[in-house]
Amino acid sequence: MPLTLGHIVYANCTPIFTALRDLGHSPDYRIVTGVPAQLNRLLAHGEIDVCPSSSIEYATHPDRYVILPDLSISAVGPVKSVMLFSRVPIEQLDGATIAMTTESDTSVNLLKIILGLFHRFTNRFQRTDLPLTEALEAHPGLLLIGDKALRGALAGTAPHVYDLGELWYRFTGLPFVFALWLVRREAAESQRDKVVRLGADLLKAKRISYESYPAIAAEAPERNWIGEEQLVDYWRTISYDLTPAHLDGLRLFFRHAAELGAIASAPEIRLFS
Ligand SMILES: C=C(O[C@@H]1C=C(C(=O)O)C=C[C@H]1O)C(=O)O
Repeated sequence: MPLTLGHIVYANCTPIFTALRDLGHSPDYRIVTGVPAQLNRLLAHGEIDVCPSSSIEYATHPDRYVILPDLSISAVGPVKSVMLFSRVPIEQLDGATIAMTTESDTSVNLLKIILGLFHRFTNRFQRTDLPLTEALEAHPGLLLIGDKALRGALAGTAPHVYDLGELWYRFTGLPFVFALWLVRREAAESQRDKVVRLGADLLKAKRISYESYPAIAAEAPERNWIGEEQLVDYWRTISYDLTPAHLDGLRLFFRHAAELGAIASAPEIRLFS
């Protein structure tokens, strides 16, 4: 039985999944695509085994998962694809109702931490699937992630645009871990050899992709709307590592999320080994 992998359908996942495919071990994996919030649900319900999942999903169900080491989707400063679009400067958003994408589980909590704890604002939040222009007619601010955030920033239609990776870094001086590679604990036990092999394949794929961004961009579908150079630039902005500094940032995020009541408590970080 092959392991079932979740594949986030965003440009940030293209390098590692392209390199993984090129390793030629595809028969070992069955791939299910979706946006992060959908894939988090599938993982929580045992319908997929491994997934680059919203980091908050680990803290929501820490007893269900282990984390593949040295892998993440993070930013050390700007991220370019987790963006607050606003009609007014951020300082004027106190008291406002802010719209947020339905695709995210982590970044919605990051936004609440930045506004509620760092700026000490009081806001209401409302999920929406409205496109950027319509959402900003109904609400003063909108959070988008992934390709929709990249496209929104490129379009340049919102008067004020804030990069949440950059804001987190400005307030904390730490990396922000948006996604962790989570393995269902049950799969980690019952299909241990395959998970070991996958972990090794992903580290190899990460190393290869770091050295091959221009070649990967030349065949990536996203080049049609963002351009090859900007795609490479975006990938170089993202950090796919999970260093001790990343783990410090992750622990601080979990502590703040617990402070806001988004999770019961900040869990211990358990890596697969
Ligand atoms: C950097 C990003 O990180 C993402 C943000 C996620 C979230 O907010 O839940 C989940 C997975 C990542 O793909 C992005 O989507 O642009």
